[in-house]
Amino acid sequence: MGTVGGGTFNVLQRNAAEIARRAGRGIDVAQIATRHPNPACNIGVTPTTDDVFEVVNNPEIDIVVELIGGYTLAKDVVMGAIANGKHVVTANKALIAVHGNEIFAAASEKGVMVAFEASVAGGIPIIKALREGLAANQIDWVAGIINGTGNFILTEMRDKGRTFEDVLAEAQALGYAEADPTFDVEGIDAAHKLTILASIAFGIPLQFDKAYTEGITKLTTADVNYAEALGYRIKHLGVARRTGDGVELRVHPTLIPADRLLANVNGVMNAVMVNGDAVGSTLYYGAGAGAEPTASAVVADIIDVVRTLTTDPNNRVPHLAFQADALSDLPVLSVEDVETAYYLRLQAKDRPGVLAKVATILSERGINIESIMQKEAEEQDGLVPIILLTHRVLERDMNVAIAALEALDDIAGPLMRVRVEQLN
Ligand SMILES: NC(=O)c1ccc[n+]([C@@H]2O[C@H](COP(=O)([O-])OP(=O)(O)OC[C@H]3O[C@@H](n4cnc5c(N)ncnc54)[C@H](O)[C@@H]3O)[C@@H](O)[C@H]2O)c1
Ligand SMILES: N[C@@H](CCO)C(=O)O
Ligand code: NA
Repeated sequence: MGTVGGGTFNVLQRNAAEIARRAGRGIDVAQIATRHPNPACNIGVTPTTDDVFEVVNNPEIDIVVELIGGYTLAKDVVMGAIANGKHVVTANKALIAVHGNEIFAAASEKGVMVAFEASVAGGIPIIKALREGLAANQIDWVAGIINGTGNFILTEMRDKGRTFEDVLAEAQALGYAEADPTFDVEGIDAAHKLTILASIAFGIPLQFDKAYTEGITKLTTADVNYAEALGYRIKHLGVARRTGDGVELRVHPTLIPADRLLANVNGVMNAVMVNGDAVGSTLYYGAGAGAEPTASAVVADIIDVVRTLTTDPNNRVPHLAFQADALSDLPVLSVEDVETAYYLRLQAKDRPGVLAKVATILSERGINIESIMQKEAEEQDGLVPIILLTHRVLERDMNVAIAALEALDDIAGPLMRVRVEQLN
């Protein structure tokens, strides 16, 4: 009965009649495991317990809805429910991304469903779109803003000049952030979600440990403003792309041309772009976090499960869209094998000839410069910010160039790099 649990209870009550007309029967909340009452809910006479395993073992319950979070207790609840032959609905992307292969195998063995629409992009029905609506396609890439807290922080920094810490505190108060908000700002939550999207898009096992994960904590207001001056916005993006060699799986801040739809997704809103060979580019947009937007996805999953209660388990939509025995071993690529354009920000000492040295280091490594911006020396430290946009280059080659640039006497401190995506 936390943020999402409370929202789920309220939506089930408020829309009970419509839900019953859709599901073909009424859906009752038989029992709630809760440690604290949720002031936003009037649970009336619904039985409660402080022992989650009472719910897991309650013979009257068909569907266990796990909205606790985390990998430990939540895993015991989900595996226990499956072992008892109950269907599971969860919003827990951490659990699915890390233990999903094991959970789905157990569920298939028992002939039960595990539904997890709320785990990715909150209320946006992206899993349904990928798994069912786009089932005809070879998916080429998926790119999305899939952490509401991070997008809220970047938007408020850009629009109102607010500080990172100030906006994060507000996101926590609004119930958007994870129990441990470093999951949001260090990109772990987005990597969990991207792992799930990639498996469904490409038919590969869940491989969270292979995802490249970078958060938004190193970005400065200056970077946000320089990107703006260059005609770009900085967004925290998850990208999963099929190449000739395998699958790119990466989460990082990204410069996107300011006129792209994804560049204009603001606040707690999420958006996922999916490119399929038949359909072309499609875009899914909506609230990525919050009590009722997330509950919308949880309740839709409950309805889906209710509708399939009577169907042959072998004819249900597979958990990862592809049949479990037909997953592919397409490798997840190292981030060093990824090719993108780059935004680089260097702090140069105010001496003549620095720009020429920088350009030489890049050109010696075959890295072409798209544009250069040199600012006035900063008052406090006398350092001159140099901002570069490069053409596309392999990450492994860019790493070598960056090491050479950082070794220059004329360059102070580490260099800032942000990958650039055109998203055409
Ligand atoms: N908040 C969102 O916008 C959002 C969106 C999508 C997915 N999610 C996911 O949904 C899940 C829940 O997130 P939340 O934001 O509602 O968190 P929350 O902290 O508001 O709620 C979790 C609840 O679990 C309860 N709980 C913990 N241990 C328990 C136990 N032993 N018995 C009974 N209750 C127990 C806590 O008291 C709390 O009320 C997480 O997996 C989260 O990642 C959240
Ligand atoms: N903490 C997550 C919740 C939704 O999954 C976010 O901010 O996107
Ligand atoms: Na969703």
